[in-house]
Amino acid sequence: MARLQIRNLEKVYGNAFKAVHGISLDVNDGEFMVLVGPSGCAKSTTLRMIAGLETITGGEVRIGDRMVNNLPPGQRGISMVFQNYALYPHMKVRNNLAFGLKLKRRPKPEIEESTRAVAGILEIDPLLERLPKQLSGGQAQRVAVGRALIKKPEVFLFDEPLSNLDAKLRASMRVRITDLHKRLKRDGLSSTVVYVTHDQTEAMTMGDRICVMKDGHIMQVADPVTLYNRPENAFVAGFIGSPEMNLLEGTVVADGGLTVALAGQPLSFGPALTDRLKAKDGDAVTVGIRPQHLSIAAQDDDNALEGTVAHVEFMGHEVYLHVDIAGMRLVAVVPSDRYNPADIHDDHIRLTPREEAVHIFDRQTGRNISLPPEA
Ligand SMILES: Nc1ncnc2c1ncn2[C@@H]1O[C@H](COP(=O)(O)OP(=O)(O)OP(=O)(O)O)[C@@H](O)[C@H]1O
Repeated sequence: MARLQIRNLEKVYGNAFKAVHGISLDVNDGEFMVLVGPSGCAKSTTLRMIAGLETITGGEVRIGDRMVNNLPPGQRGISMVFQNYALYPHMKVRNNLAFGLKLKRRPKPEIEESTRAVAGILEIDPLLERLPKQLSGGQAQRVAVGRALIKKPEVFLFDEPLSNLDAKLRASMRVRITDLHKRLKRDGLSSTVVYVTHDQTEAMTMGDRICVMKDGHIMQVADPVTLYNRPENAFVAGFIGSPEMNLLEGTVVADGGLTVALAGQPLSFGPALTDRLKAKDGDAVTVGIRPQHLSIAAQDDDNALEGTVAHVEFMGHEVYLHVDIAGMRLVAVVPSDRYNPADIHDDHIRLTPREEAVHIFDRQTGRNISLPPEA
């Protein structure tokens, strides 16, 4: 078990391209930390610098109480699970699992016992005599995890380990890996994890905490509930949550209360928003409303956004309404049992946001200027 500390970490590729801009991050002993962000945000580069597979241009990586910048991967106390599993194709599963311990010249009985234990934990005992090409994607993934686990690393590194699996298998592997993490932690075994993914669902469902990255910078580090409810900027707000948060351009009109002009339509807010908003008359803002926080307005509610329904997606227990409002497209998620197509006349719809859940961002900096003080 070990804590991982990253201090002012930088990566410059070639002579000029700065991929990682001096990031700092602490991963606590036993914590499951997810690095998430869109393609190219440098999450793999960061992970590979931790692993020792990429040179560090500046800053420090510490594992436990050791600075590991100049140590080769094999001496850092890490194990890595790769996207393509990287199993040795000519070796049976048993030997793939045991390989790391054989390299370390561990005694044969210890290798056999560890192989049996790891195969048991991952339920791959019946596969031990097979070659990798005789495994399904999910089975191969479990062998890859087993191969990392058997080395009893101080820190596990995962690089998009589920991206080659279909959606159903991905969902079950998410649960398997988080269960395994909890079990190892409960048994006092190594369980500090850094897990890279571009998939916000994976991040939200697996991470104790999540580090959201963009263009080689950290945008926010927080637990899933905080990230969802208190995004510090428009990027995090738009990246976390499904369907994506609606981000609409508006202008503040301070008229005693607060009105935000959205594409020419005034939407008024009361104290549930104004009490926490730091903005003044004329400020250019981005209004963030999650699709789940929009509902079809009551007939007598005149504080609503009016638009036309461009597209309806029936998802089972929910309906996604894609609505055009004066050139802006937004999505509203309505529970199926509260959706009646007869309420929509000539594709015309009126939507009202849940005020307590609306976020306002400074349009220039993207900063959330509507966060209430922390409790
Ligand atoms: N060997 C390299 N030489 C030059 N530039 C590189 C190299 N490897 C990565 N980059 C650049 O560094 C940036 C970060 O890449 P990286 O692969 O870390 O991103 P990522 O967030 O992991 O993306 P993805 O999800 O697509 O794997 C990108 O702009 C990429 O083009």
